[in-house]
Amino acid sequence: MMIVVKELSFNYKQRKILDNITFSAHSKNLICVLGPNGVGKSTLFRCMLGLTKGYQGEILIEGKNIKKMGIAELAKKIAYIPQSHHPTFNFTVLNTVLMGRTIHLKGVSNPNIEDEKEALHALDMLGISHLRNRGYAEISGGERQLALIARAIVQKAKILVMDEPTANLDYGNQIRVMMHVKKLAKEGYIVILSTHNPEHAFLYGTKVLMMFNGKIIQSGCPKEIVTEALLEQLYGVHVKLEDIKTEAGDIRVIVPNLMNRQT
Ligand SMILES: Nc1ncnc2c1ncn2[C@@H]1O[C@H](COP(=O)(O)OP(=O)(O)OP(=O)(O)O)[C@@H](O)[C@H]1O
Repeated sequence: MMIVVKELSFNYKQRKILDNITFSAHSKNLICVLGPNGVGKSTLFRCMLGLTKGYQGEILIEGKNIKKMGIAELAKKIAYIPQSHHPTFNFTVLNTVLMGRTIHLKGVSNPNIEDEKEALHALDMLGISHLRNRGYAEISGGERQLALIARAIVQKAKILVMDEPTANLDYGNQIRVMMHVKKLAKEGYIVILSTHNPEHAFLYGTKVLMMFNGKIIQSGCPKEIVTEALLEQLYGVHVKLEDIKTEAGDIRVIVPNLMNRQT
């Protein structure tokens, strides 16, 4: 599986939002998209998901332009995982996950036993099968995020796009969700996510895209690309990068300079 974004530019009215974005992602890549508020991360994702169409450039999945794909064909290749939100309807967790099967159903038929098996398997993969009969509105934000990931898994898309998957989650759930996401990438998915925590790139990313003023100003291996100077350029604060020795190897952390007036 491979997705290529080629010379993508997009304007809202006269305002340039995305400016000549080019990158590619392969199976097992976990790409962290970093950049300050309003830089165009969600707009980039909307283009990749076929929701925003008036862009210049091309988005190719396995060599095929997504503009030539129907909704169901595209949804079988790329899935969007929103931030966990408080839902309007209190469907069970299992039924929420089954909604990911919609594009695979024939006509107006209901999900069958095979669809249910897929959904239970996805819940199991994410360690939340015990929640299957609970109301989706009655589980925690972290559990909801995992259920939304399960919904994308049963959609059978191998490219997962996540807009700030850890926003609204407590510290423990942030780590739990990200560990599951990392595992999915290891299993062969392409995961492309935006995050406001640049440490996520060091902890979980195989690749980082750093966006500024609608452009990708740097991309590549997080430890090689994410520098103190670039973080200062993106976020306007002074930070220090430190390597900490752990049993899992050296982990790079970001320490803000609290003596700095900008911080
Ligand atoms: N429907 C719209 N009409 C006009 N401008 C828009 C619209 N949606 C977004 N924008 C503008 O496009 C720019 C990029 O927005 P986008 O949501 O892609 O940024 P982002 O990087 O995802 O931001 P954040 O990190 O705050 O979520 C912003 O300046 C925003 O105001």
